[in-house]
Amino acid sequence: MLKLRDVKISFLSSEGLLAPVDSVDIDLKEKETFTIIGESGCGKSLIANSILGLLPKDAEISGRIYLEEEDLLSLPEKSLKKIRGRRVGMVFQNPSSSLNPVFTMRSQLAEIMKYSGMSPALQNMVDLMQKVGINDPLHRLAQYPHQLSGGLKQRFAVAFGTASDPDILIADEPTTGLDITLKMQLIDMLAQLHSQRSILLITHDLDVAYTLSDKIGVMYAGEIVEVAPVSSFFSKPLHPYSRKLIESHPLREMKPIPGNSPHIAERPQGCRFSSRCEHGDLCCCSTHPEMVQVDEDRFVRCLAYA
Ligand SMILES: Nc1ncnc2c1ncn2[C@@H]1O[C@H](COP(=O)(O)OP(=O)(O)OP(=O)(O)O)[C@@H](O)[C@H]1O
Ligand code: NI
Repeated sequence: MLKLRDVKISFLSSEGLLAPVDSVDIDLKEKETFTIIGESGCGKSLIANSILGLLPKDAEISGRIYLEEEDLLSLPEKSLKKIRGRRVGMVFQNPSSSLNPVFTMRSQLAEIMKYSGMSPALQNMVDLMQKVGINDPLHRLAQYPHQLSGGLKQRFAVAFGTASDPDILIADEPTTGLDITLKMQLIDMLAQLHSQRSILLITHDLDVAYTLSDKIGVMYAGEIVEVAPVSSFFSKPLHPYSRKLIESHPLREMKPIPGNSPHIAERPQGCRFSSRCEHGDLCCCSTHPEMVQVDEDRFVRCLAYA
């Protein structure tokens, strides 16, 4: 349904051309939830934003992003606009920054519905509010963003992303900043959406990933290092980084991963995780591992499996 092939995103900086996202391949199938997990700064949001052509202006992108047979990277802005919201919806990482402070929620939602080719009739809005669990919709629609709690803003963000009933939803950290009750409610809501459409979910919350995903893609320093179905991933993670990520969970050993991920300008020539990996040998520092298939639907980028 949605296929990313060899996607590379780079920026020109004083240190030269830096690529926070490097040769990323992702396959999102119909009615499947594919979740990207990984530390802050590994490139998750850049990937999410690249799909709908919403990268910063100074970003360069190469590779191919197929929606069905169409390569979105080769489409003019006019055609992308038709896809945005209608076929692919987006829930942005920071709802406050994507809401306009001077308009009521109703006028912002109306704008999005019109843009997506839907009638902004009040009843349609109220139905949508119900789907995302916003109580007292007439009151909430009349409010401005600053009058809403974080949880409500997050719900509105999901309402905006799903207003036109898109086939694909991209949700970037939809549960960040929510308390545990709201987080559980949002997870329930996403789980309901999940049965009807494909979701590309981005989170660094392993509980969210475990609950909602069909497949997990682990990112480290701009690369996907493991792809696996959710159950086999959590029962038997293959990449040393995945194992450490799971061990760092509070309900497991709560062991933080020692060290930091390498700065973009100082990535090692070999495996990018080599400096933090206790299993690495000399080869790991000099040979960059390719993604290898180790089982029908399991892929890992580690020389131990090459
Ligand atoms: N406009 C930009 N100019 C230059 N570099 C950028 C720009 N935007 C992002 N980057 C670089 O890309 C890296 C990845 O950013 P991205 O927002 O995709 O990370 P992330 O994985 O979503 O992190 P988080 O979990 O904190 O949201 C950042 O560490 C930053 O160095
Ligand atoms: Ni992000």
